[in-house]
Amino acid sequence: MDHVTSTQNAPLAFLKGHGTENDFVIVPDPDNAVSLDAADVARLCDRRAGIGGDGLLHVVRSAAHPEAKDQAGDAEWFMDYRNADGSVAEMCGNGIRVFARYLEHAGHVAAGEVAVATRSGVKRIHLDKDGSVTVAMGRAVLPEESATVTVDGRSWPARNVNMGNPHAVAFVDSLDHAGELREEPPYEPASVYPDGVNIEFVVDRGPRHVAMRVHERGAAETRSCGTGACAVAVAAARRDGVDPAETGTPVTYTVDVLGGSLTITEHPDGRVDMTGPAVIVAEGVVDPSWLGARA
Ligand SMILES: N[C@@H](CCC[C@H](N)C(=O)O)C(=O)O
Repeated sequence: MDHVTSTQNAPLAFLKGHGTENDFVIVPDPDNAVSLDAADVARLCDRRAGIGGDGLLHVVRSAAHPEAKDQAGDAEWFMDYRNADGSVAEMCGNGIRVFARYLEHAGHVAAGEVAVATRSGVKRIHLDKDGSVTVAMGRAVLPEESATVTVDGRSWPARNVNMGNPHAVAFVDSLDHAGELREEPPYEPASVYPDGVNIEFVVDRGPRHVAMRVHERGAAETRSCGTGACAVAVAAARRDGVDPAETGTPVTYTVDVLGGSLTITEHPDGRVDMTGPAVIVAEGVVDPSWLGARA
């Protein structure tokens, strides 16, 4: 893919937003006229030389995107999600709340119900008048095969949970045991996660209340991960001997992250709902000479 073609040398409009301090560069591009390659995304997400973000939300009409046009159903918009290193991800839980907030901010949708297409299917979102956003995240998949995660000589078994994207959930005694998380913690066998993994470290805070830190695939440590919080809540419920499919009763966990708190409910039919904030903080225009200056 050519970098930033089509609208080359035209100003690139962007916004900046976050959900529980998982922050994103938002690039509105309804007609899919802007081709952002991995290097462009990494440059825009660079916290020192660029705008800065844990990821980028490329906002495209589903009909205009080849990955969405035949499978978006009633979802008019497609979240083309990229990690800060430019890699593509299937889904982003905090990102989709911010994506929906952007659609409202731009006047594309009103508060209420919104459908957004993602690489992990169409997600239904409720923008509440109180400022919170609830996303029907779909069902968690818990593959049998799991990995062991190691940091600074300590190892933990990690629960394998797929929320559309892959997660390894390790219950630890202290969040400090996750170390600095500058590098991805090693895990084995690597074959469990052929496409890489997001790794969550979890401690208990109280009944159905946990706290986590995360090393995100493609972004290093972030201050929150929405899909990760869902994976953590489901893993914590199973660890606690709770399965809504057996009890017939929904179970709700509060998951504290470094940037706030998310509420996760698992229903008896396996559906997982996530509620949290989503904020637009700025908007502007990228200097075309800066974007075009890449070697
Ligand atoms: N921060 C996100 C997850 C973003 C994608 C992830 N890094 C991956 O590669 O799967 C979230 O809030 O879910």
